[in-house]
Amino acid sequence: MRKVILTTGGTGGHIYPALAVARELKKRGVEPIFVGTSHRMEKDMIPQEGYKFIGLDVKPLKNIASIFKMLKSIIKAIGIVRKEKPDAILGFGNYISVPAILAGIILRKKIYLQEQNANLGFANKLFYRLSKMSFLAFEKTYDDLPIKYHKKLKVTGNPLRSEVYMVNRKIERERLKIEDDEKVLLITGGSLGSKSINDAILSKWERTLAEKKIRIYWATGKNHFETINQNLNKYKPNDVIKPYFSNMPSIMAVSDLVVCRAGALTISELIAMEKPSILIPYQSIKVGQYENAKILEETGASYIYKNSEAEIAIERAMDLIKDDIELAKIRARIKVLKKDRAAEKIVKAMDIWGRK
Ligand SMILES: CC(=O)N[C@H]1[C@@H](OP(=O)(O)OP(=O)(O)OC[C@H]2O[C@@H](n3ccc(=O)[nH]c3=O)[C@H](O)[C@@H]2O)O[C@H](CO)[C@@H](O)[C@@H]1O
Repeated sequence: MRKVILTTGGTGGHIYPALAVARELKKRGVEPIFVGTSHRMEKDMIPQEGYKFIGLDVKPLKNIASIFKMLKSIIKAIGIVRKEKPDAILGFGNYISVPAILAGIILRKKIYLQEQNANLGFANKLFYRLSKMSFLAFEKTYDDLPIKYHKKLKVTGNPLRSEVYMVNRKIERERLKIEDDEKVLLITGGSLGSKSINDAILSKWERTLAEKKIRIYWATGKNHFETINQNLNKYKPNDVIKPYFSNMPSIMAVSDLVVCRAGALTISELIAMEKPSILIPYQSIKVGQYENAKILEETGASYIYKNSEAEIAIERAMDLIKDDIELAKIRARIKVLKKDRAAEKIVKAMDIWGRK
């Protein structure tokens, strides 16, 4: 049986695209094997989906102890690649992917990379020269790399959960008992939640309570939920506040507007589901969310606010969600960014299909 090692982890934004590719590989008779860390969300999410998962004890490189762990993980990864004999290794970026990709390079395996963001992240920057192909979510990433490497790049879009393409807004609205004249505002800070966005909603909570025809779905992030729950004493009966929505595609489908960070997967889901948004990118140059947000803003499909303007962003959301004409214009503009069947394009482009 053909095998592909998928190396990923850390946040939903890195794990969901790998799961989408795994599903496509399995459909075509290829066994996906995951390599991640033994202490972040992939250790639960991936086995729950029924895939083989190997966790390494790898941490971000900050001190001597973490360098030592990285070296040990590289040695362990060499052992894994030797034993599993994969036909290829596909990395989804960040420090977690480094040991398995390096092991693959040492053992002369076919290396592929997937970049979720508008800018190439540091791990993918380390390895793109040695990979057979890097699969990009956005055309913008070409700007990061010298022209002589452009033949090693392929824009596919981000591989998304199949539910994103399958959910039907009308059916989901009926299932969630949303009235015809009720608007739905989704608030999400990405897979880990966002303190800045949460604080802004809390300080504008009275305003949201006054908006009887706006139903709020608010994913606070697991670490922030308890404190928020203790601070809220009044709710509108239909508002739904949870640490995490595991049915995010359904919630996004019923939404009229989304207030969120600009993680690459959320951006790709907004595009796929044609959703207007107000973006408050996470302000770290390393993470590069501002560049992701600009792709939507430049298409006229979103408005960007800084962390320090998060309360203004919430006020704006309360007005924009009632402006049906502007929302319709945004939904029309966003269509040009759509890219379908990314997982299928990636799997077909991998050089694993020859005779064994
Ligand atoms: C802080 C940080 O390092 N963030 C990075 C992380 O994003 P992070 O994982 O935070 O965010 P993304 O927007 O990329 O992905 C979040 C994923 O989780 C899902 N979701 C989220 C909340 C929820 O309640 N339920 C749910 O299912 C979303 O639908 C989406 O599929 O990886 C992304 C992809 O490399 C980067 O662009 C982000 O900059």
